[in-house]
Amino acid sequence: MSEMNGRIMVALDFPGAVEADRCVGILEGTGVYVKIGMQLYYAAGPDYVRQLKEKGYSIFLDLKVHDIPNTARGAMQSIAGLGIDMVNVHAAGGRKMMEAAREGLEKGTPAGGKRPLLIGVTQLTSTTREMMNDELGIEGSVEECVVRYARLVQQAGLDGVVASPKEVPLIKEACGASFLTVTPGIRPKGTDTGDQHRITTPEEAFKLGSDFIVIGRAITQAANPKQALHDILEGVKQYAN
Ligand SMILES: O=c1ccn([C@@H]2O[C@H](COP(=O)(O)O)[C@@H](O)[C@H]2O)c(=O)[nH]1
Repeated sequence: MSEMNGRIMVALDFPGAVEADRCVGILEGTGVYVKIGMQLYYAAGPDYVRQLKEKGYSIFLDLKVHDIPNTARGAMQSIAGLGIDMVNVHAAGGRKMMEAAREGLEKGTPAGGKRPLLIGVTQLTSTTREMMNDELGIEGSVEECVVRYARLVQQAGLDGVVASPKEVPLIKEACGASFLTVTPGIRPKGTDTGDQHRITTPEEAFKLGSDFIVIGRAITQAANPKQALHDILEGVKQYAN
């Protein structure tokens, strides 16, 4: 098994545990990370997270917390008790919210346990410059905004950011090589772009320096998900250290 497998996060975007379990069946023994987002978490809840943890999976709980500092702190304290490995907040919630989230995570981590990695979402990979400027009223390029948010995330003491792989070189330049980059918006050649805009292939993402890549539909909605996963794992092997 390549060490790269642990840097691939498969997004289990399913309506419930039964559907998710079918996919988990093909991940067994591959060493990939799993990502549980809002759709599955709101349907299957913390029990499903614990089940996957018991099966030995590393879990990124992608709930993108964005609230007042006190609520973000409490949410993270509860989440820490699930024993997950990574969780995130929206950087747009601001520095105080992110600091509170980190404090909550630290407080909720059982004594002697390891605090889950805390990651800040910069601009969603479905966002374009036009949307950002015209709808959200944020001026400048997406890259400028992503780097500004990444610096803020780092100042708040978080471990890294979610961004497009295209922005990884700029983030690493601004925040240093050890500041983590978790990158969705991954589309192997020939797969549908769907609602994503700032995309690369899995190979390009690692070439650009991504620490983790997040892949959902290119695997989960493929005609043959097992083969799709196999092809991706084979394609990125060359980036192992
Ligand atoms: O900016 C972001 C943040 C999170 N996501 C999540 O990643 C996966 C991507 O799924 P695909 O099917 O590969 O597009 C999905 O769960 C999103 O919620 C993101 O895409 N962009």
